[in-house]
Amino acid sequence: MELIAFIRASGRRKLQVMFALSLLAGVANAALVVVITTVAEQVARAEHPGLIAWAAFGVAFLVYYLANQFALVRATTLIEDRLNELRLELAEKLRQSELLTVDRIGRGRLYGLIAKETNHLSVTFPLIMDAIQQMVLLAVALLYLLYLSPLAFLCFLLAVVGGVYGYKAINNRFGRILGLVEKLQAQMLDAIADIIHGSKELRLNARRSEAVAKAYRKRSNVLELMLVRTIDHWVSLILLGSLVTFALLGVVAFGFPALVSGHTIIVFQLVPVLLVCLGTLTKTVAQSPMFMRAEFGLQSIMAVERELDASKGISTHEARQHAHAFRSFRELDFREIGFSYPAEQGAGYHVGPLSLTLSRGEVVFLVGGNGSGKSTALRMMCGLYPLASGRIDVDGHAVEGPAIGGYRELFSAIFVDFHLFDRLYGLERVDPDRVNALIDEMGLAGKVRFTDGRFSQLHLSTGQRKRLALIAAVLEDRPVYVFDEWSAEQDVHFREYFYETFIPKLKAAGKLVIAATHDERYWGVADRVIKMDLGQIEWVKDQAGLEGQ
Ligand SMILES: Nc1ncnc2c1ncn2[C@@H]1O[C@H](COP(=O)(O)OP(=O)(O)OP(=O)(O)O)[C@@H](O)[C@H]1O
Repeated sequence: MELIAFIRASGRRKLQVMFALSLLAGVANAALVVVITTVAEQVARAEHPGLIAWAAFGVAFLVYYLANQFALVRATTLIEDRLNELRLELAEKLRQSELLTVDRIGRGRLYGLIAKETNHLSVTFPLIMDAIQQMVLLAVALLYLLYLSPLAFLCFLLAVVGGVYGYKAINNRFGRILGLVEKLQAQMLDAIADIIHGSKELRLNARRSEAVAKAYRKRSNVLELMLVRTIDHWVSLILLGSLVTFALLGVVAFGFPALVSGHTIIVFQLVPVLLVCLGTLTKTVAQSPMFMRAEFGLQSIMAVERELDASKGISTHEARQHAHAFRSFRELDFREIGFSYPAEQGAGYHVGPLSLTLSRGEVVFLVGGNGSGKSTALRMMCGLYPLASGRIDVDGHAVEGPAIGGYRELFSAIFVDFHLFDRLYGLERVDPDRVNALIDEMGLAGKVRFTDGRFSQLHLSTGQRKRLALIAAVLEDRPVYVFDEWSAEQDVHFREYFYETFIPKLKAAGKLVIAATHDERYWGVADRVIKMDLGQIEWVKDQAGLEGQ
């Protein structure tokens, strides 16, 4: 069981202390039951409980209270600690995994597992600790029951065997439903993302909005159905517990005094002890769906963790180590590089083989129709996609294995689906005056300021956000700049600034610039223009004219 393995990883010593406290609480709880039932029997015989009984009750209660409190507080601390480790571990693996792995797992599933399932685990663990205490209490109460009446003990065991059969039958259906619930919840998160991210599109088009709502409702209703079935399972378990409890109590209360000799007075002790035994069992059984869900959630988290492990990327440490070797490169040689998107249905899209040699201080434009493979080619060139064929050479040396991590450090890129951070992460020592001067240069003076290590706001137009991304790229000061249709949302002034001032400045500083563009007007800025079609290079033109087809 993943749950047990997960808890065990907390460390032996801590667990021993926690279990010792739980055992103590369980034993004290059982002692309370013994004291109370003994007193009940005395009262039935018209005797009064003595000072010892009072003292035993007080001490047992104090021990129970303190041990329980310490055990639960410790359990919560321990588990929150483990869950925090798990969250950090997952975020770390996610950060270091390859781009395609994250796409494959899906954002909805990742959010669901990291946020929701870890939260569910956090709620469930104290219940598990409680269940352990209940089991200790049950063990002691059973011994006491055996001592009071072996026949009642036997009846209890028979009732439990019946209960186990019922429990198994109910649970068999449940495992499958849990799998479905997890999948449906991930789909729900994707559907709600459509409503949140597509808010403009939905407000402009009532029919579309209704259709999206219909799709969302459908998923939500199916999820509801499944959740109700999980509740159904829970209710069935509670009712099974009640059935077993009342059947057994009925037999003991009605049958024992009349049919079994010497059981007239002892019934006053048997009934409460049986109530305790059955109470602990039914409580644990009623909570078991929570444990199953926690187990299932943990299994899903571990499965994703294994998937991330299997596609383990390159650590930042390795990347930094390898980066030095490339820093002063002169030439990047892409030798018949190719990449295929995994086929969802039918054949996946293939880009390549592409062969190109690019040098420092060069400006290269990738042009071509929509879907011709420009963005994919840029990602391949940056080393973000694993090559299906070919290789990348830097100054005649092949980039292999973890060296690709160092190679990626050559690039500063603004992709079409870029993400803008509100801080200049990794550039903590940057001079704020320099950042603000760049903000002014980008025409954002009245809009954004860089203070206390962060941009004052990011609620800007797409073109303005792209200008902020450009500032971050400038500050990174990498040898290769990659722009994927950066100018698409810029006004005439900034488009001109980008092509006629910014790119020539980069060139003059010895940077290699690779840009995907649809701006035919500015092709003259590039040293070479490469036309792509259907994932292949159709032609290359340099300043002198046609170079190859
Ligand atoms: N994540 C993806 N999964 C599967 N296929 C993809 C994915 N992204 C792109 N493709 C496929 O790759 C092809 C090339 O896409 P790419 O984004 O490289 O084109 P592009 O030339 O940059 O287009 P545009 O000018 O529209 O930005 C697309 O036609 C699409 O079929």
